[in-house]
Order: sequence, then structure tokens, then C-alpha cells
Amino acid sequence: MAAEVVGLVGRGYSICTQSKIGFQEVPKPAATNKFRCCASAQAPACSFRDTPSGQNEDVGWRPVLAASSRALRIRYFDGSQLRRHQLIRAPGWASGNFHSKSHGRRHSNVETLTNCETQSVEVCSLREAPVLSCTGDSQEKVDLSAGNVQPAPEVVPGKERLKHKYLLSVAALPSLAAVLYAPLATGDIALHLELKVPDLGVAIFTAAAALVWVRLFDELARRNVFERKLSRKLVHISSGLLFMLFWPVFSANPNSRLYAALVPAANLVRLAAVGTGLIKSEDTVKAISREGDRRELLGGPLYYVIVLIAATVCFWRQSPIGVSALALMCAGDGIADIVGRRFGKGLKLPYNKSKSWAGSAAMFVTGTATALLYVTYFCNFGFYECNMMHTALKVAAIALAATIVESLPITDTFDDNVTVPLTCVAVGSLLFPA
Ligand SMILES: Nc1ccn([C@@H]2O[C@H](COP(=O)(O)OP(=O)(O)OP(=O)(O)O)[C@@H](O)[C@H]2O)c(=O)n1
Ligand SMILES: C/C(=C\CO)CCC[C@H](C)CCC[C@H](C)CCCC(C)C
Repeated sequence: MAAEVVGLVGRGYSICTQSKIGFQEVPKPAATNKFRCCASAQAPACSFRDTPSGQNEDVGWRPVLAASSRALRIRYFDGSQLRRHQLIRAPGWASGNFHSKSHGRRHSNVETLTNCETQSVEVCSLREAPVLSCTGDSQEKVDLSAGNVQPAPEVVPGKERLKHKYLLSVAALPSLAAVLYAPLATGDIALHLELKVPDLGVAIFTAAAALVWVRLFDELARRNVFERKLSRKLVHISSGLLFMLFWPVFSANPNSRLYAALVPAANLVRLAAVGTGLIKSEDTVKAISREGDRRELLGGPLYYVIVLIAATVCFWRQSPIGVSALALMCAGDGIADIVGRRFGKGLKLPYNKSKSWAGSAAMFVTGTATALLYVTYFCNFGFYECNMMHTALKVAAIALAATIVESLPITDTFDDNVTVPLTCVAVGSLLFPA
């Protein structure tokens, strides 16, 4: 099992594991960004790259040699681009040029701190303290046992804040859906019959709402409100679900679906433009990528909007199949990730150690509930008839199939944003024949 060496840094901190080094970003750094380097005696795999001050030459990754190495890598920026990585190690800490794009401050130049006897280092923002420093006074000894993870006490309040935000945002989404759903689901407000707004107008309005939504997450990402992975998942969960809420506003004209599809189509173009580098948008990349690489937008997010387009054009609001597929892809798959990461550390699936029972159970329950909510929503508008008991069973069967497929160890080859909706369509077509 990989022993974790965890260092918590202010802006841009790192997690080293025995086998790889990954990054996570601190969502909202404290005014003074402290971190403590925690080490594992078994962390020889953490490596570092020498990046001498002022030079860009890549001298390659080198292993940290000593078994007692305390390794911590800082990710830092030069301008808006991630340029170099720097490892901090002890004894003889090396510190890096640490630049926070979001705060527009460039931190001090590379320093090498020697003869530092403690295993802690503080990173302060430029305003508070211009250099990385090694402090000897307030530090506790770090236990070097393998796999030991010791978050710095200073970081705990920040973590707590994050936890609250995390829970609040997860709770906010169903609440928002419930508030919108309650009046609309009565069926009295048949917007598509009453409003008589041209479909193009509705599409433009929805596209504007989508833009506001996407920009909101860009802004939140810019301010580091959410951790990158959480931000991505919140966009993933909310976008498709909110989009479907707008469907009843379109007219009864069979072509209205094409106007509706213009909304994800516009987002497809934007994603492609940002993903290929045609348009530069660091904040969009930050809001919806896993690792901060713009090319990631050409994977999962692009498939996601393609599925939105396909479900809109092929199924629209006339069938529970497309609705279920989107509910499972957005809510089900999204919640599986959030719950799985949070509560799924212990009980992994026997056939896929990177997924958990907690994640899959959450996907099944949330996916079924969300799909049913939306099916009822469209039923109440009179888009199709449904016997709720039968429909509930069929939707649960679709959700079960999608959950099983999502849990399979095929994620490296096939994206969940493709496999989950395809499974829903396959099973749904059997259960809800035209
Ligand atoms: N049934 C599931 C699904 C997901 N997870 C957790 O969620 C993480 C992400 O899963 P997944 O969405 O499959 O990963 P990616 O494909 O990397 O992420 P994305 O969907 O954002 O592309 C997993 O590592 C696991 O911790 C889980 O525990 N159980
Ligand atoms: C991060 C995503 C998937 C990774 O699994 C989702 C990317 C979503 C797109 C950036 C934005 C899609 C917007 C929708 C087409 C419309 C939303 C409409 C609404 C009114 C908010």
C-alpha cells in the first residue's frame, strides 16, 4: 500500500504518495499560509526537479535519496502559467518561487535553507513575509513512521471551513431543485403553453443563464472557493440538471428541441475553443479540470455536453429515458464521486479498488431519486403519461444498471459521461418501449 506523505501548503499544496506525486489546491488559504511538512520514512519515491533561480532549464526529476527524506513539493506559477515545480525537502530545505495567480502576487525567489532542524516550514504571503522561512520555535516533531499523515494544526480551521462549504454546497443543490420543483410540478403552471415566447428567445435566455452559471464557477475558482475537484463535480452535477428545468419553457413545436440543443452546443464550442487553446480562460480550466490542464476539457466535459445535446435532440422531454440518463450522469455519477471520496476510503468494491460501496450506493440512491423527480416534473407538465409505481421500478432498474457500469474498472478506457448515459438508454429502451 502506498504510504502517504502529506504536506499542507498555503496556496497550491502537494500530496506525495509513495508511488506518485499529485497536487491539490488549498481552496482558500489563510492569511498566512502555513504548512508543515510531514514525512514518511518510506517516501523515497518523492522526487524533485532542480530549478535554479531565474533559469528555466529542466535538469530532470531526481529521487530523494535518503530514506528519512522529508519531501514536499510546491507548485508555483510564473505569470499565469504553471512553469516549474519545486520540491521542498529537509534537511536543507529548498524553497521556491511561489506565485499565486489569483492574488496577483509573486513570491520570493528561490532560497535554500540549510541547517534547519525542524521539519516545518512556513509559507507566508508576500505581504506578510517575503521569504519562505524555516521556523524552529513552534514546531512539533513529525512522526516519521510509514504512512503517517500529519496535517498541520494551523490548517485545521481552514479545513473545517472547507468542510462546511462542501456540505452547504451539496445541500444547496437539492434545495434549489426542490424550490424550483415545488411550484412547477403542480402542473398548473404549464409554461410551455402559456408563455408563447419564441423558442429562439427561450434558447437565448437559457444560454445566458448557462453563461452566468459557468462564469459563476469560473469566478469561484478564481477565488479558490472550492477545491478543484469539488468545483468540477458541482458544475457536473448542476449544469445538466438546471438545463432540464428549462425544458418546459420551450414551445410544443417538435423543433423546439433543436433550439434547446443550441445551449449545450454553444458550450461545446466554448469548451473546444478553451480546450484547444484557441481562447484563453484560466478560470474555466481551473473550474472544470482535474489537474489544471486545458486539454482535459476535451475529455469528460466535452462528452458531457455532447450527451446533453444527444439527449435533448433524441429524447427531449417526451420520454423518461433521456431524463433518466441525464439524471444518472449528472446527479448519480457526480454524487458517487463526492460521497466516495469522502466516505468510501474503507470499503472498496471487490472488483474495483478505486471505487467504493459508499460511492456506488450514493449513485444509485441519488440517481434514482433525481431521475424520479425529473420524470414526475415532466409528467406533471403532461409531456407523457406515467404510472408512478411502475415508473419508479423501471427508473430504479435503469439506475442500478448505470451504477453497476459506473463501478466497473473501465474508467481508464471509457469515460463515465459516456458509459452511464449509454447504459441508461440501452436499459431504458427495453423498459420504456416507444
Ligand atoms: N462508485 C464510486 C465512484 C467514485 N468513487 C470515488 O470517486 C473518485 C472518482 O471517481 P471517478 O468519477 O470514476 O473518477 P474520474 O473518472 O477520475 O473522475 P471524473 O468523473 O471527474 O472524470 C474515485 O477515485 C473514488 O474515490 C467511489 O468511491 N465510488
Ligand atoms: C465539468 C463537467 C463535466 C465533467 O464530468 C461539466 C461541464 C459543463 C459545461 C462547462 C457547461 C454546460 C452548460 C450546460 C450546457 C447548460 C447549463 C444551463 C443552465 C441553465 C445552467
